[in-house]
Amino acid sequence: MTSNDRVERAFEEAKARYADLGVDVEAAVKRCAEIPVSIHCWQGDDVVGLEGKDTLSGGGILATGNYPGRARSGDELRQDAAKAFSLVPGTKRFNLHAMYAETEGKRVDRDALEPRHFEKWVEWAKSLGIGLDFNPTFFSHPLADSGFTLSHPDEGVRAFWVRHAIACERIAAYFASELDGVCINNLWIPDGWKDIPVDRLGPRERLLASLDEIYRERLPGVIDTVESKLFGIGSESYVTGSHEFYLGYAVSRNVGVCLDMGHFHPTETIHDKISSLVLFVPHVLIHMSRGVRWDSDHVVLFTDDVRAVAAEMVRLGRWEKIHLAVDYFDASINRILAWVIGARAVQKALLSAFLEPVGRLEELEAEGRLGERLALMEDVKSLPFAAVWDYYCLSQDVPLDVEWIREVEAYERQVLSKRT
Ligand SMILES: C[C@H](O)[C@H](O)[C@@H](O)C(=O)CO
Ligand SMILES: [Mn+2]
Repeated sequence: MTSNDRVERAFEEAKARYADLGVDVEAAVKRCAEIPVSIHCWQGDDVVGLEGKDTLSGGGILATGNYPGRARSGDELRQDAAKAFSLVPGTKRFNLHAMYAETEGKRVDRDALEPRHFEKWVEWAKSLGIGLDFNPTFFSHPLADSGFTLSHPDEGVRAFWVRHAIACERIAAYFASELDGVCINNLWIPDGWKDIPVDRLGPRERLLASLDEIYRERLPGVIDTVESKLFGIGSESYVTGSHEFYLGYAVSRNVGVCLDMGHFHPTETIHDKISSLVLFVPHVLIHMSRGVRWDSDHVVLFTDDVRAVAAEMVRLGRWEKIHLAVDYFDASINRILAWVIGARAVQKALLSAFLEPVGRLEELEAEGRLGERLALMEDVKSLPFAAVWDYYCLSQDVPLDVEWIREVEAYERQVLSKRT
């Protein structure tokens, strides 16, 4: 019996087990494959960008590790990302940052970026049939060295960053019009204080003014989201763009909110926030990440937290409003492995969420049979999910678990190890 036959046979048995609970497994697999997950470009080069630097600087974030093989150019990054994509089932998008502009060796400052500086990315996305998302870059720049950008007290510095963000709105609109009609443009700034500030209001007033200037004109196809953070490296005591600030801003200005799983208190989870947000803001972007102690950016795994977010998204079914992206950067391991571990974990979480017997659970809840609800939720965890996952990978033409690791090892030998 071939390995494919084994997968098919196990799948048929699993299908019957799930069918007993009213779950249509074929429909779950089909639906899972349709949900877009935006894969971040910055795992491929340790958040360095293409502006001629060789490290990430400032910005309240830090990529640690020096595993060999980092992508050093747009072409290398595209090659690596395409390899990673080939190992992940489902619908993929690619999430770019402004510092990945390609300016043919000429220095173009961030406030002068134009759509043409991203033409290669658009051609590449077209060749893969994927959409692009975007982020203005408010770090790794001399005008961000003070730790303040859109909330900077100096009017000239603040205006520079407002111009940068407006330039990025235009680039996002270009992605949307050239590709699949939408581009999520997510704004995250590092602004904050290492130690206890006296004036907590001033920076927030300035950020409010900056955002109003940036979003004065809303462009077709662009989904704007704002991303909060509890603290960053060097902004441990105060972050201008806190959750409360952006929540208020998003509700009052009709922009989207980005919830990054690593941006809250260490034990605080985000899945319970989504059903509240969808009632008040036009869009919710989830950054799937994994906080470890003070750090928020470890490779995503198939954890309870990730599964809870996926389950909530599937139960809500508001796909026009809720969007999924991954966000982490680990420079201490093979970067393709990092990309694929996280993206496959998200796919596993989505698939297991689509396999949940939601109808049955809802009935139990409505009938007040809460013990049975808890028992079924628990038992579902040990249904033959792996058989459906294998089938999903096979039907998407990507390698099965464990097999894909060998493909990355071969790529490392043939490509990454030659980068010195
Ligand atoms: C590089 C991204 O903009 C960044 O990861 C952001 O989304 C974030 O989460 C910062 O902590
Ligand atoms: Mn994030």
